[in-house]
Amino acid sequence: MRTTRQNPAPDAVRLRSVRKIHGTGTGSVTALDGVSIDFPRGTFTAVMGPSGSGKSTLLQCAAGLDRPTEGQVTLAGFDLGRQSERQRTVLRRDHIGFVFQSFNLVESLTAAQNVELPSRFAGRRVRPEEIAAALAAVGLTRRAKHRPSELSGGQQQRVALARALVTRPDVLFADEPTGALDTTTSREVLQLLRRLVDQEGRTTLMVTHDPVAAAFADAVVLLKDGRVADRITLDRDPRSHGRNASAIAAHMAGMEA
Ligand SMILES: Nc1ncnc2c1ncn2[C@@H]1O[C@H](COP(=O)(O)OP(=O)(O)OP(=O)(O)O)[C@@H](O)[C@H]1O
Repeated sequence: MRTTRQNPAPDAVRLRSVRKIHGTGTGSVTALDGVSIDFPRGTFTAVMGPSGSGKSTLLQCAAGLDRPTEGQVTLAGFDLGRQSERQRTVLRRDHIGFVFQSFNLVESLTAAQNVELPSRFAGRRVRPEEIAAALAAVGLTRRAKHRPSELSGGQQQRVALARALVTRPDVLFADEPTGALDTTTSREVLQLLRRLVDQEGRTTLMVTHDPVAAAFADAVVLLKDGRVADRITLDRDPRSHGRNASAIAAHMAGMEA
């Protein structure tokens, strides 16, 4: 099945007046309350905010994994509200990659088989050289035949990243990708995400609680009570990393005060 792009926009992801209400009646929760925001192609954006501010909901709606209650989401030029369920499935398969805090690897399969699995399920053939290229991009060529139990946490997350990237998606969504990793391993994964943006132009949206992780991005979007409270553009000079992290931490502290 093919889907038609309505709008070859410069933004990889665009949200307009997006509201998301979880549940109904007295138990309902407004997770997103009129969010309008653009994520330009080839940029790395960190989404931050206090617990419950709507970060994961934003990512889920932006990736077409959840439907907003109101408003418009455009992903890679497709207006998601105009897509049938089947078209959205194809769009997710062909245009997005997702990594989570938990690596979600199948223990009985090798790294290469884990990279191949979702495409196989989705009925999309990936060639062995594409799998090899995805593993090479995350520095795991020599671990292709290893099973998850034979890999470190950082290596397992890199397999998950290779799995998300094997289809060369327009947008990579990462929800707390370093949440289960130690400081050194986190840094390796974040440097890898940064390199994928710089060298391959991979648009990346990452939810994180960690100002040091967010400092790897080009911009930080701060959510509060389901609204965009602030957007900070970061100086990409590597010498500014520590200063960026401190500035982000100060913004977060200000929001939570
Ligand atoms: N499926 C759901 N049903 C009901 N309420 C939900 C659901 N998912 C999220 N919520 C609520 O929506 C609000 C936003 O949740 P969300 O998970 O997007 O926040 P978050 O900023 O990612 O939080 P955290 O940092 O704690 O992971 C919260 O109040 C949450 O309890």
